[in-house]
Amino acid sequence: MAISSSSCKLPLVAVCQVTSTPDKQQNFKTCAELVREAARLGACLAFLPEAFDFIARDPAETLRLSEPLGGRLLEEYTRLARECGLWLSLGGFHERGQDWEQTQKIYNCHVLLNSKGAVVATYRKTHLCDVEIPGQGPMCESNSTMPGPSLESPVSTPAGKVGLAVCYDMRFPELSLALAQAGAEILTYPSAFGSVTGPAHWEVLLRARAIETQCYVVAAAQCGRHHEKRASYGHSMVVDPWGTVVARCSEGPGLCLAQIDLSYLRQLRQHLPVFQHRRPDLYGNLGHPLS
Ligand SMILES: O=C(O)CNC(=O)[C@H](CS)NC(=O)CCC(=O)C(=O)O
Repeated sequence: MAISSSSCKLPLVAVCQVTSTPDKQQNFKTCAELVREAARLGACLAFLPEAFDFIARDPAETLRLSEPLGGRLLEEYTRLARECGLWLSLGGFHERGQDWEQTQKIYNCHVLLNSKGAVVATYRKTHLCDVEIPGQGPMCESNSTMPGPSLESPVSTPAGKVGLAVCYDMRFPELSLALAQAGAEILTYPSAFGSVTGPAHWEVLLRARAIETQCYVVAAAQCGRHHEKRASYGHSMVVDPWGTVVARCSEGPGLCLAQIDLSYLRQLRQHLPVFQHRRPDLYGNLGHPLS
């Protein structure tokens, strides 16, 4: 592979694609192998999909398998990040929050760990996927999950400023706009996308979010069959701020890598200054300040 001298210095990110099952230990093993491979290949930040911890058969099992942020599974990931010396986007952890005792419901929590394994940010999915798509089986995330209360300010990482979201959130451009206006350079949508909406919407939505925010978009996805009742679309990818798909995973579990070029991003934003052309006088400031 030819790498020019200037691109050698660009940070490399890894996008991991897995098929989670209800077996948490096995899922951890699979994810850990991919993260170690990402580190060997020189990535500074690895992205895992929504439900990297497990995909259960029903809401009761989801609740039973869930853990608090201070639980054993996150401890294992802390050690993994430290051992590999890279940052980890854990794209959707089934989290027993502070209010677990009262609500008996969880949060779909995107956790960002630094290379020392410390939790630097959490974002709890704000748009829950309660939909009935013919041919896909009903999804009612709110059976087990509470919506998060707020957006999270973009976080500085070795690859750029990362704005956190989860899966179904990608259908709400207001959120991506808010994160971009708050300084995001990389938007990330860890996902477990359905097999009917996937072929129709997945790539279009991700590329649209990249083009309109002029951010890199990183989407780590679940793929394949999780159990008798559920399968996911896969097609993990990285899109650059021009809308080009610069990396994609193949069909099964695995990873793909992309360089993040922030000087390209800045140049593009200068050439095509859409953020300066917005007309909040006509439609309001849709990207509300985060806090
Ligand atoms: O269930 C879990 O354990 C983890 N959560 C998910 O898989 C969520 C809720 S069911 N999936 C989605 O949001 C798919 C969205 C989608 O497919 C679309 O927007 O078309």
